[in-house]
Amino acid sequence: MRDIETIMRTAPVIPVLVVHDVATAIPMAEALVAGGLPVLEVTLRTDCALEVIREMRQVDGAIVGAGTVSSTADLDKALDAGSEFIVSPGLTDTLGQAAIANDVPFLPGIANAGDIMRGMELGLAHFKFFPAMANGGVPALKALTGPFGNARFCPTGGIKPDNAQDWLALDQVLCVGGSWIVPGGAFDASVVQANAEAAAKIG
Ligand SMILES: O=C(O)C(=O)C[C@H](O)[C@H](O)COP(=O)(O)O
Repeated sequence: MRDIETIMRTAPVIPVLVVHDVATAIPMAEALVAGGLPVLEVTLRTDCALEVIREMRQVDGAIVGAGTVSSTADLDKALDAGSEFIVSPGLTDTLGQAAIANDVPFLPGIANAGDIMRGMELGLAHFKFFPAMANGGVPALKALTGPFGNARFCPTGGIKPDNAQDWLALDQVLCVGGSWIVPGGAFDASVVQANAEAAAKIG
């Protein structure tokens, strides 16, 4: 199994996916992998998300994780569906301990110094800075990296093609997450692949 640092270093952008139609899962994953973004975060925001994870796992080259994992019940379901990594919007001791006990790469959301300290107490060093823009943007994360030089981050929330580079310029930022790669509305594989190709070149 890959560790979370390896997953974060695979591509500059992790597409955050909200998939409403299982039929689009395989062509969406294929378009993203072909575009150079193989690490896929499938949010548990839709009823079919677990089925989407199962489908996407069949795509060669895809590294498929679950996002919006906010309880141990979510974690169990996500692992059962074959998730290769877990992303949560925030960090609780209970969820952190369960992810560690399951030995699954885990990227919990943090928003402040106390969150990072709680994560470090659990032995974690890789975090999603969420919601990145609303939380103060690049200056806020830059300020947090001072006291926590060993922590590594994936900022997510409000990141777009025109500001992704600013985040990736920080040494402690290994990748960013964003939903812009797969726009809402009807799925169009050529649009998704073109967005992925552009995003894969950032950084
Ligand atoms: O669902 C989750 O688990 C989340 O944590 C939220 C997502 O990461 C953000 O909604 C992505 O942000 P945007 O790129 O601004 O759309």
